[in-house]
Amino acid sequence: MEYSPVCPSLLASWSSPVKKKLILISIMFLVWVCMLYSCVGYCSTVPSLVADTYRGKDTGPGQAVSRRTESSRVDLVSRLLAKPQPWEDVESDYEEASVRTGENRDLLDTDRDEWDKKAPDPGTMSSFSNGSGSKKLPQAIIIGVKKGGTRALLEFLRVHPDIRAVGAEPHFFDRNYQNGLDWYRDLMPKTLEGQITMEKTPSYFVTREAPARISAMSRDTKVIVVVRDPVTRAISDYTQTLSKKPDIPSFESLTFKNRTTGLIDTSWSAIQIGIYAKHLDNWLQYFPMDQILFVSGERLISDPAGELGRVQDFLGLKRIITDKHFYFNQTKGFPCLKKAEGSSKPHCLGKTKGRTHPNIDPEVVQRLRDFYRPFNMKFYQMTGHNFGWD
Ligand SMILES: Nc1ncnc2c1ncn2[C@@H]1O[C@H](COP(=O)(O)OS(=O)(=O)O)[C@@H](OP(=O)(O)O)[C@H]1O
Repeated sequence: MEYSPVCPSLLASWSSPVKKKLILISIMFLVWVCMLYSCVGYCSTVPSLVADTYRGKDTGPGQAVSRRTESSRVDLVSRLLAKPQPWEDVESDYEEASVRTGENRDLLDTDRDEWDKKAPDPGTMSSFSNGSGSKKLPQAIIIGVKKGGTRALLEFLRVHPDIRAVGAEPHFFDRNYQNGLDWYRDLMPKTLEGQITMEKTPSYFVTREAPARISAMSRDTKVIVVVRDPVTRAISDYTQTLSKKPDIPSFESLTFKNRTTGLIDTSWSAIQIGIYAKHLDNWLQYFPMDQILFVSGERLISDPAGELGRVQDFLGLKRIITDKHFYFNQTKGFPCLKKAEGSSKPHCLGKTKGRTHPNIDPEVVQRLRDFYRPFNMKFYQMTGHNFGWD
């Protein structure tokens, strides 16, 4: 390259404007960096401010507001950080501990859902495995009933920013109790103060040892039972088994010990689970009525927001889950969420929820109605609520 003698002078002549330009560019760059920085900060605070304003409307003391504010902020952060979780479509396939012994005829129902086939893995069980906070033992548990609508209730509740729940069923108080409370705690998602940890295992309701064990963990535990007409519940239970084992005997033949005498086989778990009054009696030895909430499985379908309102009240939470969160999916034939937890897309429960039931001989259905009637009456009396099954 040739050096021209004019170059140094040229350089000298535009060196000061270049310097100025450089300084100007540096300043602009700095300003841009500052703007970007503050924008990120602003953006991260905007949603929580919105949440604060919304929640601030009728949350009580300032402390509660700030705790909720903190939890909603963490919620937003964890939602951003968390890997979206698949919509859980798991169901309970188990032999109920309390009906396992003796003349148990529930050997047909031996298969397990996907979650249950593998040992619970804390990393995959929690609704959010990342984020701050700490793992706590559940303060509220959905204890039953199998096929009552427990999955729908838990998935709907998970929409609430102050609820964190395990996706799979831990089966701690029936099958895994020997693993100890630390094992159980480790399955839980992290929560901040003010957030409620939850799990659902529908077999607890019929497990004789479960109330004593849950009470030993904490006497303050709130328990929720989703109940459904015991006759349709039994048919639903049978339908589930049938879907896995198409060769099982008919519902009609399993229902009776002796079809001619019409004696109902109460050792069949599909029948026994529906004797709600008997199972509730066991829970009342350890928990006062005001610590047990009964959710109607039927109303959970016809008016999900109404039932969710009751549950939120029971848990001492603001009614955040409302009508606006649901839509009725004509194809599914059930209410679905407009947006599931950690997702912006509408979500219905999967194909194992809301199966078509086989046609059952109406006479057998009537016989079962007659069988359950006195137990249902007792249950209405105990709960102070007529569920309208008769
Ligand atoms: N929104 C919505 N979508 C789909 N299904 C719904 C819903 N709400 C309640 N249900 C009823 O839930 C029944 C299954 O109950 P569980 O979730 O408790 O079953 S399980 O015990 O966990 O296997 C399931 O029973 P079946 O209809 O017999 O399949 C449903 O009737």
